[in-house]
Amino acid sequence: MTISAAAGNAPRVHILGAACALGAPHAGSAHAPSALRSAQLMRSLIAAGVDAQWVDTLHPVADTNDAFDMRTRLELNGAFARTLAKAVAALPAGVLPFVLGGDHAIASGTWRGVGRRLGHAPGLIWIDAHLDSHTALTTHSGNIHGMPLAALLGEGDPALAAIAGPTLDPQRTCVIGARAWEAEEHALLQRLGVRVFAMDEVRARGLAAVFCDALDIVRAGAPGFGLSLDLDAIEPSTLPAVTCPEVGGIDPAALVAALRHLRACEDFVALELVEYRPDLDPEGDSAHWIAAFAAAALGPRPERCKSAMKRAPSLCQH
Ligand SMILES: NC(=[NH2+])NCCC[C@H](N)C(=O)O
Repeated sequence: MTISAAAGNAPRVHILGAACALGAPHAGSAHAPSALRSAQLMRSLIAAGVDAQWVDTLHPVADTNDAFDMRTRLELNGAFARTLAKAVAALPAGVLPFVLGGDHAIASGTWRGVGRRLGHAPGLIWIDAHLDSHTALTTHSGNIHGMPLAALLGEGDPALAAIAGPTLDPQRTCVIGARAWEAEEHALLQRLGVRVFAMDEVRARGLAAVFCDALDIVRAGAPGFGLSLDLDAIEPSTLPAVTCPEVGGIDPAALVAALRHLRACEDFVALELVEYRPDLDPEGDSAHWIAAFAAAALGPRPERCKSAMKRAPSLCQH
């Protein structure tokens, strides 16, 4: 389906569905791409003036992680991530990939693919209730969706960590909204020097100020950054349809406001959104927020921002 709005200078957004929940303890998020495609997401993107095309939806070879041992889980998730990385890398130059999971394990493919497009590692804002920075040796749950950030940073089993493409630079990587982690993954990010804006700090300073700092981190040093949004970062009383809800999350309206600043960033190169569970969203309330996040981030760049607003100054007045 190609959707063309009278989009003026809108970026051309290419949507890739990643219908894989092999990293999660529940298969529900595998159905997110098909549910969102037929829900209000595409209509909201049109209304926001986004020139978007749904390119493809990728499926894994297996559709359950039941009864697989760790080696098999790593190989199956790694195989899917490799396919996804290749698909992202193969999108035409100049388009903005929007990858819709699936669970967060898919990220180990998405951002290697984005790095292959750029020719170097992208900066990355990782919005999440969790740190997703375990390896197969430190995981408590055994779930691969608790590992992708470590893998992208080059840590852990090669099935996930050695997917073709540049390894993330910890100095240009940050996490926003974390409030539930195990000691080993926190220690790993500390050792690597990844900045974690935990939920306490978001509450104390406000999301806008934290987001501004995050932009400074990921935009330093090299051109090109992306954003990976795990929906469990949001307060679950307003966005409950996720696999691993954690109380005390980000206010979704504040997130919409922050994401709108991405429109002013010419170096914003890719968006990923993961962990939506349509089976937990009978009224479509969570899907409504997803559409609002996507439209906020991907809407047309304001004319006045063409070159002058490299720093999104309205966000950075703290
Ligand atoms: N993508 C996610 N929802 N990750 C949750 C991870 C939770 C926990 N730290 C684990 O490793 O199992």
